[in-house]
Amino acid sequence: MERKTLAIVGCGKLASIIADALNANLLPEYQLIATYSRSIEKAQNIANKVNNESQKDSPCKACNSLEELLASEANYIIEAASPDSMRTLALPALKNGSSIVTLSIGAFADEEFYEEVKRTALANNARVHLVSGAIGGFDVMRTAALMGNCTATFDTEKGPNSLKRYSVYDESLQTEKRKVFEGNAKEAIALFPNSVNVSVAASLASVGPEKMKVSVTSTPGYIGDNHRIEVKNEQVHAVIDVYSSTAQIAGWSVVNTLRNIVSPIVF
Ligand SMILES: NC(=O)C1=CN([C@@H]2O[C@H](COP(=O)(O)OP(=O)(O)OC[C@H]3O[C@@H](n4cnc5c(N)ncnc54)[C@H](O)[C@@H]3O)[C@@H](O)[C@H]2O)C=CC1
Ligand SMILES: O=C([O-])CC(=O)C(=O)O
Repeated sequence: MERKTLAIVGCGKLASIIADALNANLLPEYQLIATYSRSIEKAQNIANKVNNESQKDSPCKACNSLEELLASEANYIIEAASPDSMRTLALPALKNGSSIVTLSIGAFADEEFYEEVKRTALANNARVHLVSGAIGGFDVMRTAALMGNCTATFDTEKGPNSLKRYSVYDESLQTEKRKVFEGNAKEAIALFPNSVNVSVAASLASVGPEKMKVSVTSTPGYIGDNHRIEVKNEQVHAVIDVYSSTAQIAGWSVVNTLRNIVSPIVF
């Protein structure tokens, strides 16, 4: 069997789940050929994971630059880095004919960029797969939106420590429950660039980034994330409520998407 080739950009916690899945033979139709991250050590770590186990005979290369990774012309590039990195790699990857499986869907809050990505993918016979990540239910969101007159809200609850790197943080959040953000999905991803990709993903599946009403609530001592999405039209009221104690579900959703891509039965 000719295996499909994979490359990973962003070699952190979620990339590691994908390498483990390759080693566990959950992705037998794929071979990892290239990795790239801000530091070569991290790219090497992920390459070593598979080179020491499932890919002893077909080693993966740790790349020193994004250009080197793109030159590998992998069938699928998995983006597990950041919305900024997705912005940098999407168009050149698609022009090379590589499809993309992305976690940093927040990059698509920029409508112009989203449209350019769509055009480029079509022109190069490539596709962009938005993974369900830490949420799910894209099917019901898209269906309810198709029916017309749809509204949607996205409410997230997090612990204060996960907000420490953002401007909304202050020490009082350690003892006081507070709504730290209310706005639309475009504003949310601008404020929390690595933490609310899911709100942009849900908005693209329903009402769009400007119409998706988003709130972020900080709760003292809260472990993990709870994302509650409500989509309504005249006939439908759908609630998708996903709690996860870690972000690992997002890495597993990439594995699930890759399995779907090659499956005779597609969910
Ligand atoms: N859609 C979803 O449900 C979720 C999406 N995410 C996205 O996935 C990304 C990765 O998550 P984790 O693995 O937990 O983060 P992580 O911080 O463990 O790993 C990210 C790695 O990518 C590298 N990186 C960042 N920007 C880069 C760039 N421009 N070029 C090359 N390498 C770069 C970092 O140095 C780091 O090694 C997050 O930043 C976020 O954007 C994360 C969780 C859920
Ligand atoms: O892990 C989560 O709950 C969501 C997240 O970081 C993101 O959407 O970027």
